[in-house]
Amino acid sequence: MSKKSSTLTPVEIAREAFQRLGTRRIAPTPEAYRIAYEEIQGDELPALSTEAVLAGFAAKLAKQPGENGLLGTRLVRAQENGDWMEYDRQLTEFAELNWQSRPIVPHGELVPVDLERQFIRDSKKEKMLREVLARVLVFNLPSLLENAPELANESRSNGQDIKMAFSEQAMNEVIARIKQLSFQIELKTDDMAQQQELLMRLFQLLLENINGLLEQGSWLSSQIETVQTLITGPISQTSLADATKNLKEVIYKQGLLKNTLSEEKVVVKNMMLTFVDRLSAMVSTTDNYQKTISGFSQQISQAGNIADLNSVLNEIMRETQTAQEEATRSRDAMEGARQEVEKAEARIHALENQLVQMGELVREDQLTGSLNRRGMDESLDREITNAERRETPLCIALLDLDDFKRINDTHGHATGDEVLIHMVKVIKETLRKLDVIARFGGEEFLVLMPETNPEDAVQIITRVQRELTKRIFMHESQRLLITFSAGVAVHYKGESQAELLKRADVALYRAKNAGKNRIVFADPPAPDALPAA
Ligand SMILES: Nc1nc2c(ncn2[C@@H]2O[C@H](COP(=O)(O)OP(=O)(O)OP(=O)(O)O)[C@@H](O)[C@H]2O)c(=O)[nH]1
Repeated sequence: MSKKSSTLTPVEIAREAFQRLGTRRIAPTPEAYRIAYEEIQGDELPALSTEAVLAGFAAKLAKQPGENGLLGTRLVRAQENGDWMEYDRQLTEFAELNWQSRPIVPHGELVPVDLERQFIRDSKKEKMLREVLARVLVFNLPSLLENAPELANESRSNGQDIKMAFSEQAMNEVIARIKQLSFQIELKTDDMAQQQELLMRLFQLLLENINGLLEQGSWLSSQIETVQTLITGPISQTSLADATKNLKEVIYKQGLLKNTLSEEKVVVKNMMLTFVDRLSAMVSTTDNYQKTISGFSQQISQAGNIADLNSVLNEIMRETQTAQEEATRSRDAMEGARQEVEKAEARIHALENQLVQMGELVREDQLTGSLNRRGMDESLDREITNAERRETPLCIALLDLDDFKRINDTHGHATGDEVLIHMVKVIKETLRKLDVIARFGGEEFLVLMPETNPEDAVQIITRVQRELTKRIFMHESQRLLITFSAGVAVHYKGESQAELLKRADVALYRAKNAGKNRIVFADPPAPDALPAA
């Protein structure tokens, strides 16, 4: 409730005049202010010039504490200089800051300075929030809603509107629409997640069934296992690309082998047919021979003279020779067929072995010939189990090429590939037979050193480092120096594979930070990372 104008002090009338201009959304020009002031003051106000009123207002305001006082001083200065433009600017600024979401302060009381500052900060924050929200609605959200164009459009339109919603009603409308949009997005996301989960389950079921149909140890099983591992673990773009590349290569090579295998099987089949033909020919020859012989015995018993007997004997001799020749031919043919079958069998055996080896390719990195991530996981698991069972020390080293990006950028990606191949070759030739090397990712490698204590492990990796600087990599008659940094760690009883790798990785990070081309030994695991003894 405002007081009657006749009871108001000039300061109160001035304040009321400003508030009235604000409520009516009228720019606080000297003229508008004068009219508002007079309106409140009514007829009781003695005729005063506008300048005198404004000067009086400024002088009174300058005596106020805090922000108000500051404004008053600026107004006094503008009035004294006759700079009414500046006076107007100061008032407008003040009005804009105070009329936006101004706190309700009981009429006639002064706004505490702290509260005043708080409002200046709040209105700035509100502007920032409005801008951030608009950006999220116009740009970010639609890019996540590619599959729902109508929701993406609604998001953009809300973003545009929130920038322009200055009245309370407009703001309430936009907020209601944003709530509606968020509800619709929730429904859509739930739908998509459910569909994806169903598809994944269907795929898993399909794989399980195929695997069940295969013979144990079939070459296809290892490929199916790879895909199964992939869809149960976290799927990254790199792991998918790696698996696809490996599988494609293996399937292509296996396709070639399978063709050769079926050709060999046709050869064996033909051999068997020849064998059966010969056998039946021989059986029929001996059968004929039997019949002819029994015919001859009749002729012999009926022979009346020596001449008849002689001709029968000559017949017998001829028949016997034919039967013998036929038998020899059949025996030779059968022997030949048997040998062919044996050879074909050996070839089939070799081809089947190759197929099994192809399955192993799924564990191998195609570029460098070291183990890939899957092979590494299996080997590390096996070595940890062995080390714990035999109570022998197991060390690992994580190696990361130094400044490899620069090699790629300067000499091309193909040269980068050659460098990786060279590095693995040198490492393989420098390590002992029982050590294993695996590609951990891009230009990072893991070396497993079973039955090796920490001092020896560091020495082995130092030897690899020296060997790599000795065996210079040449590119277009240019010598490229290749170095790496390494983190070495020894396995602690009960420590998980992931924990061990993490410690080696931290040590590698320290080696990089300390200037690269060096080896750092990992700290022991935190006590809570190991199972209680
Ligand atoms: N040629 C080639 N490059 C690869 C391969 N895998 C990863 N890279 C590249 O390896 C580079 C790794 O760069 P960064 O992670 O910055 O490492 P860096 O340059 O060795 O730097 P530091 O590790 O700090 O010494 C990237 O440019 C990758 O593109 C690959 O198979 N072949």
